Amino acid sequence: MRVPGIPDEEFIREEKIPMTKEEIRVLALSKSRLFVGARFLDVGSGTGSVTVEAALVVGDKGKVYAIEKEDNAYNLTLKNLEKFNVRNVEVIKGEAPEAIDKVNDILDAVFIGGGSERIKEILDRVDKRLKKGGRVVADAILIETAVNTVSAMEKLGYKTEIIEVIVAKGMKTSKGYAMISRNPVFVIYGEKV
Ligand SMILES: C[S@@+](CC[C@H](N)C(=O)[O-])C[C@H]1O[C@@H](n2cnc3c(N)ncnc32)[C@H](O)[C@@H]1O
Repeated sequence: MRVPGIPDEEFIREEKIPMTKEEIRVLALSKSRLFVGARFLDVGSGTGSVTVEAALVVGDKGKVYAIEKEDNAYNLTLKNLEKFNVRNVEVIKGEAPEAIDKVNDILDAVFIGGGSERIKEILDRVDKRLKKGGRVVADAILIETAVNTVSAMEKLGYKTEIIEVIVAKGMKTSKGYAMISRNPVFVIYGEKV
């Protein structure tokens, strides 16, 4: 098992495909309560950074499903899986919530990094595959997305929490480290009770 925290620079990236940043991945995957052997779904895999980190945590006895609707992001996810030599992942090309029906498994945890416009439908569909005690973690930039996500989780009866994460990363200058702020991100998590 490898604990999450691969530096962003180690992933193959494309300018137009946004990535869930390292510190948010660490937090989101920790709040997912992943374990060796777990079944995990990443909705909106983008670069594949969350998918790769989750796959390394769950190991060969576990399984990760990744759903991505855009061709270029789907291909980038595949490239990063190849780069990190990750084999326990099934990448599904399609749009959530419909593509979630292609996941033929019972899940321990889900990360939602894309699909905010249809978050309620996505959560309803995820709920059908999530184990009791399983967790859903979502990140959001917009206040509206965060509110919609937390209220949809509450409607499902989940035990829910929301945090806002503000990270500043040190940049080395000739005089010392200057802290450069990153955009604040909401992280919402819910546990199926
Ligand atoms: C913010 S990026 C996710 C970043 C990703 N977690 C990473 O670390 O690279 C959102 C991604 O979700 C995808 N997406 C958005 N809505 C989606 C949907 N309904 N179904 C599947 N993918 C979706 C987008 O194409 C985009 O690649």
